[in-house]
Amino acid sequence: MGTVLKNGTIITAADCCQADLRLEGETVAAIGRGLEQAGDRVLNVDGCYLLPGGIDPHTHFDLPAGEFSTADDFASGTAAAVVGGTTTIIDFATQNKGETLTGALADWHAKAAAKCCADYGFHMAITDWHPAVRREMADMVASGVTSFKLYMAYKNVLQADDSAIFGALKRSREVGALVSLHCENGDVVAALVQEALDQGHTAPRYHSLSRPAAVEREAVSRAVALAEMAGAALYVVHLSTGAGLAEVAAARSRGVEVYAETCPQYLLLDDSAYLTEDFSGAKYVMSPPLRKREDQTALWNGLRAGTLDTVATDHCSFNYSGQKDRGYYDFSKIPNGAPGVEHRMGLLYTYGVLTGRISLNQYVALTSTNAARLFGLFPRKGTIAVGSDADIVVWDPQRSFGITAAGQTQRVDYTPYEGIRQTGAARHVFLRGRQIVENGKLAENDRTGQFLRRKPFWGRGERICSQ
Ligand SMILES: NC(=O)NCCC(=O)O
Ligand SMILES: [Zn+2]
Ligand SMILES: [Zn+2]
Repeated sequence: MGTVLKNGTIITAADCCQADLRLEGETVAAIGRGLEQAGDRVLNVDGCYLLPGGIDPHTHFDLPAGEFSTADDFASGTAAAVVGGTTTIIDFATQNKGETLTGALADWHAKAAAKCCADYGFHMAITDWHPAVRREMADMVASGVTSFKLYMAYKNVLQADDSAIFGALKRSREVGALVSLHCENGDVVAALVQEALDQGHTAPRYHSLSRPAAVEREAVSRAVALAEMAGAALYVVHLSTGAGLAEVAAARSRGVEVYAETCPQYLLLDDSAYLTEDFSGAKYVMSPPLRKREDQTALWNGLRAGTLDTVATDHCSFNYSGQKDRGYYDFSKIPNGAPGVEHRMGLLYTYGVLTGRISLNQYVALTSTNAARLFGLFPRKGTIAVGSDADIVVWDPQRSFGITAAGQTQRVDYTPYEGIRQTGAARHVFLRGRQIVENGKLAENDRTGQFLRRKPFWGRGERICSQ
């Protein structure tokens, strides 16, 4: 017994075709016409697109931040993801200082097990580099964790120095992994934060002012140079500036294997959000901060040109009340991050596809296929093909609504996109053949998301073809 999705338009990164889909068990069984078999459930999806389930390769669920953790855990975060059309997330397991990578991975498995509505994988964030960690990188890859992240920012907390980054990049080549970097010069940020506080500046806008665009540009340039010297590939997370993007483009033209991600907040919101008299700018305190309109234009151009490979969210939610307000008297104590996993697919569709900035095929590439290729999930995930996981989003291009905190599934008391209109939304969502969203509503208590052991990354041989 299977499910036939009839009369939809299938969109992949490469194609667009009108055909039916038959899902059987956990995979796509057939694509074509006249696919029904006795006992099949037939769903008419006339007027809808059939998209491969979205992949958000950058979330932080259940992330500890001092005396509390992020507002969303794996249960609420993945519920929000699937409602928005994202069926796979890759979260950051994070090593504490003095901890092994194996220990950190076990912690993150415990946080996620039996709670997830979406399938999930982990990157491993290295915060304490030493020879044993170098050895353990191979164990991570053997456990299906085939990507690592190091932070060039968050001095004295998460920040890695250049020798650690260089060491991890070199090791990534040996073990078959991709290293991603948070590119901000943490030393300069720390100095500028201190300078602001010394002058008595405590408001949220000083978060943004202490992280000028050059902080990102310098770090991207250094990251690229380190990757070049290590002979390794590199993935730049949450790129926010035109200047940073220019560094990526220049590196690529020199032949460096560098990939880059941006997020909806950097495409759609700008630093005027910090200019409020009240404390509400804290809702947008994230690192890197929101930028200028010119940066948005550059990033959209980068998406269209293929210089940017993925659109992730960096979903890292803190309630405005009770969490963000810990920094009411000192912007440097505002927990960094913002929610977004629920709205990524809708925002990129509305402001990317419907405005003509990117094609439907590019939309699929940026929200699903490229992440699947880079992070060892393709072709199981990231496309619609016979034998691929039946992670299918029935996308209704007509549904339109204003995004509100009150109407969201994310378990956080605000959204940075309050009042912004979304046109196009997930009507039905299938995860490995099971319907988990029906008419926009989450199937209650369906927590069948599985851990994904991802394939190693060997670089250019598997290079994505951006559209
Ligand atoms: N982005 C942010 O402000 N918080 C989450 C951690 C990170 O990715 O830097
Ligand atoms: Zn980061
Ligand atoms: Zn992040």
